[in-house]
Amino acid sequence: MNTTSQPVIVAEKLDLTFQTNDGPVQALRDVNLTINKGDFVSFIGPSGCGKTTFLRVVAALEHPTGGQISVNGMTPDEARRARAYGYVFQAAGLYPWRTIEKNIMLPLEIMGYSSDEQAEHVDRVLKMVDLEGFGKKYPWQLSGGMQQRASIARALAFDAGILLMDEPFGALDEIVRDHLNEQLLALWDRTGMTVGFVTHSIPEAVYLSTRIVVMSPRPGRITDVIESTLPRERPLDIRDTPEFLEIAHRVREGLRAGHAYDD
Ligand SMILES: Nc1ncnc2c1ncn2[C@@H]1O[C@H](COP(=O)(O)OP(=O)(O)OP(=O)(O)O)[C@@H](O)[C@H]1O
Repeated sequence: MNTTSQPVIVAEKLDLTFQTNDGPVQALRDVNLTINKGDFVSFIGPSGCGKTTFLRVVAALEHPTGGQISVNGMTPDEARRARAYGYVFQAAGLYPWRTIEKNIMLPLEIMGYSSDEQAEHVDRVLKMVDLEGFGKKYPWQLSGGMQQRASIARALAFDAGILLMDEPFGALDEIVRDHLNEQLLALWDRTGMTVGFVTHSIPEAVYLSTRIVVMSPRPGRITDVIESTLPRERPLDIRDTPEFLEIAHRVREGLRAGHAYDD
């Protein structure tokens, strides 16, 4: 195990209740979680269990109604200003009227990077996601998987150490998804980034993660945190090994237990 763990995201007794017309909705209750530098943490659970809300709290897009959260030792708002993380949404969200490189440049333009710096960053991140040579294309000229890689490149463009990904591959077919999972893992391994990843897929969570956070709804809470025993090097066929299936089984049990608890 990592003996020099450095906490990057620390949530303590985190609560978030939305006030809605139908009354309060407790999206997160008593969430305690520490994500260390270099961790790949997946959040899995049924619809409405607060996975997206948790990522949005980390990204200062929502504010907790109770408890504490820090990101790189700062409040989420400070971390946002310090550009501590990139965020990848479920849909690639690329502007259709901008080329891929212009899409990637957008946050850099806003942050006042010089054109040389912008070009340098774009070249580097396009290489990282295997899209060299596609910078001048428009999003519609790329496949769904390539578009999602371009949106990952955009999230990586300003060298944030944390990547928050909300079901980035949910809309893609299985073969493309497998390929992107492999590429993402290689990227994580090369860069030492810290990743928070929301998914509905048990195999995806087990394949990618160093830790899997199982959540259950009404109110959204953590029901299990599973440390992966898989090696860092993970060919796709690791998914057929007994060790992999064992972890997947535990995730499934955790999801089931969370449901039973609610009924
Ligand atoms: N802005 C909001 N206002 C009111 N309720 C909200 C808001 N955002 C989320 N919720 C509610 O909070 C709960 C958690 O939602 P959240 O989107 O985090 O779940 P999720 O686990 O990501 O679900 P999914 O897998 O469907 O994306 C749900 O009951 C949702 O309806």
